[in-house]
Amino acid sequence: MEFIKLDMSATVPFLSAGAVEKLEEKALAARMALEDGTCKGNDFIGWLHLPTSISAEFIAEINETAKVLRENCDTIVVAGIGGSYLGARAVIEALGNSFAWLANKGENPNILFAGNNISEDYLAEMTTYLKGQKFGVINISKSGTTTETALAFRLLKKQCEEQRGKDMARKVIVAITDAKRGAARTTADKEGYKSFVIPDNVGGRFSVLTPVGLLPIACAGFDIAELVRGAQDMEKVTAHDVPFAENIAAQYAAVRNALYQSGKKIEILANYQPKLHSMNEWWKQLYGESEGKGGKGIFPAAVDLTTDLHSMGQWIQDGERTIFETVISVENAEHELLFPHDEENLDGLNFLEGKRVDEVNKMAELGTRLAHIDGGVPNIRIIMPRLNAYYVGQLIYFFEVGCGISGQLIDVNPFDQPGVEDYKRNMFALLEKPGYEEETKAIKARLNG
Ligand SMILES: O=P(O)(O)OC[C@H]1O[C@](O)(CO)[C@@H](O)[C@@H]1O
Repeated sequence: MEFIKLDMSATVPFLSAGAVEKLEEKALAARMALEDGTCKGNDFIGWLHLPTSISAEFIAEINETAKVLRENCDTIVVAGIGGSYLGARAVIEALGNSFAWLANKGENPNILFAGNNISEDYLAEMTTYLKGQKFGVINISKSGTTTETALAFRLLKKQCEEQRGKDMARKVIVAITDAKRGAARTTADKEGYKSFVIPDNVGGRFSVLTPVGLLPIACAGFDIAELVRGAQDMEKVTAHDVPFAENIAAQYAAVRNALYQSGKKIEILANYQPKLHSMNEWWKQLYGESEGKGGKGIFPAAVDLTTDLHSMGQWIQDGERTIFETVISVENAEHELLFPHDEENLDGLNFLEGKRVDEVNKMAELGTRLAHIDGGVPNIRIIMPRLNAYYVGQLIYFFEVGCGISGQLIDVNPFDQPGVEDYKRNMFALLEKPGYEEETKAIKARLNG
């Protein structure tokens, strides 16, 4: 069994002696507080033992539901926002063929995402596209009341029923929501949709290994048992009784906090595989919503490399020295493509002839790492043997535990998100939602000076 590895050696020159060691005890205590449920936000730590609690029967039930959707749909729209879509998107893109949506030969349905914005153009273009499609919908919302998702679902439900008939719509609409509360639950029960429950004690951004992520991933044709197996194995090697020297989640939490305390306020997650773009987005929510509160928190930023070396590279190399970089480094490519010979050699690249493209990518990665270190950017490497379901499962769980520990080191409750309510309050007041009369009056007065 191989594991993803953590290389923190290129943070050492940037930290005072013993800075990480000083946090070792605290990181292990934070890991223990997750275990014994004494941490802040302890009513939301159901994700901690989630992987090892997933049974073969549960995976079979998800695969069975996915089969119904796959057999009856050429397109599946996943309606959800934040933790109710980012994890599924991250895994589907990481494991998929970058051009599957263009070359689709009908083996797998196309997976589209909605309910993550309120753009009229986006929704109009999507509903127009869906007119020709045998589509189904997975409606995902823990609260069951999120405006973006509810709005998209109302449109999609109506279109699906009109296009495919009520009976078929009932077959190809699935709800993933709270067991009892919220409009998504009420609708699912009333219409008789197949539904899955998001456990009360698992917050949205930690929910990718619940049906929230597993069902869309299975619908896309990927092996969720392997994904879960990877997470289960990572659960074991990041457990509360694993010593610091072997516990990469505790190490990651400690080193990023040591860097934060030394003035590095921004963490840039970088990848050298465009397929990991949405993994960056998932990670940004995980760490941003968990740690950014009370005037504190490492700002999670992300880049795709080498792409963004030609846009953000200058800043990273030479801008304000308040950043550190965490690179997801994939050791082995899934395909083999050799650099071809060119008789004329007009581009002068014959010196690369016969080399694998991945070797060139690796040299770009190493060269960039050294340049950034020379430029004053501490570097953490997360090394994945390959980009497959098993290691993606490991990566997800590694980041989740790292986050649960790290938030405690920053001394915030990593499992709430009170700040996201403020925009909603203003939006509802501006839209004159019933029940918001006072807020509407106040916001209008404010806008009218
Ligand atoms: O699943 P829900 O309840 O629709 O919430 C979606 C997202 O919105 C938030 O609650 C923030 O408003 C996130 O924490 C969550 O992932």
